[in-house]
Amino acid sequence: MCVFQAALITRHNNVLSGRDLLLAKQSSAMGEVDAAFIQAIEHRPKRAIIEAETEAIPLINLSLLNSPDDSNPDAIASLVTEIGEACKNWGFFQVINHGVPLDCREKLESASRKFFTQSLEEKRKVSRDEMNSMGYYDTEHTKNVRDWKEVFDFTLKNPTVIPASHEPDDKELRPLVNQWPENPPHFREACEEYSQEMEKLAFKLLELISLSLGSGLPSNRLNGFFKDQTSFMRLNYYPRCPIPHLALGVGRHKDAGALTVLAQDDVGGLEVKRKTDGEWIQVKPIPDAYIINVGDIIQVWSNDKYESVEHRVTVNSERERFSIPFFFNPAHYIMIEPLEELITEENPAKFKAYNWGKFMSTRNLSNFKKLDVENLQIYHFKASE
Ligand SMILES: O=C(O)CCC(=O)C(=O)O
Ligand SMILES: [Fe+2]
Repeated sequence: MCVFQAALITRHNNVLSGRDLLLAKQSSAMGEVDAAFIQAIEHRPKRAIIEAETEAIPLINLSLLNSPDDSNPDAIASLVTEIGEACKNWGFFQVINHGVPLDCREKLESASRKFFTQSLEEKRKVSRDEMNSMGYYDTEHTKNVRDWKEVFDFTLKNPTVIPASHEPDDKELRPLVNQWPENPPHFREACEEYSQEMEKLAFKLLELISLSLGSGLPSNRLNGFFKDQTSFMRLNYYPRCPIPHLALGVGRHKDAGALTVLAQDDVGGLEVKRKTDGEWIQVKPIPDAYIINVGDIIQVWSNDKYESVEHRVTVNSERERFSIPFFFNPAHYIMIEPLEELITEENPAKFKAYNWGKFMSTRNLSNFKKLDVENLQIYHFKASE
């Protein structure tokens, strides 16, 4: 049995006590709330530590990259060190002066709001399905619990080719095709313009991260993996929630791809698990900043020097929230494994190679609907297992 099949093992259902169910029903303004939204007790949101009360995730100024002085080696070296420290200690940081035009972001934020305020019937005209995972979706599950959110996904490259199935021996490929709604007008244009900007920023960050890994890696060491990239963007809409103490906008998870570039609005709700003590820290919204996090793939490439950190999203009963992540992912045929330049006798490879396309397909299977399966994770490929 290979790892992809082994990951599909039965796990316990999320069992709800009668009291939990009663609570869920009582606190719902609309009557019944689907029990699929209720988190197990240990995963329910408690009051997180607000960044203002503690050390914040690093805030990094990228103005150097957009100035004529970007060849100053000392300045570049200190930026690279700052990024490396952030990746190592937090797995998360925010960037300002990133070069993404604010009007481009605002255009998409406004289009996203207009799209999600439409009727369900209108939104479902571009619903995603089992064959094509791009489009609108309102029943995503994270670790088998339903998320309190609606999403709209589209790929950067249209079409994007991925494996037809998660079966290891099935070599067939299939295209993901973007579906564009008729309304609001200029929605597609706003999405495409913004995604071009995300790609530019993601490559800049990738190059800084490559330099930060040391061992003489050149800045473009990782670029080739993204030639036929499977990157995609997601518009997230978290409606007001009558049971914010029982549900989550997105349950705790790690991002499976290489790098995530996230725009959040001013509501707040993203929480990051602090590496030093496992506390949930709320990431403070900063106007026009982007939140960057290292995904599983960079963890593997870096041979555990950097870690893909768990995060989740809380919801609230007063304000709806919008966010826009860009998931920067390599081509489906790339085998993910620790970079050979980082491997020595003292630091042997901590992971076995795995195929990105098959990893993604196995994951999508369990995100698409509630299954009695455990999610495939990179630790399944740990060299010692
Ligand atoms: O909405 C957010 O702030 C984060 C969403 C997220 O973590 C994700 O979609 O992977
Ligand atoms: Fe995430």
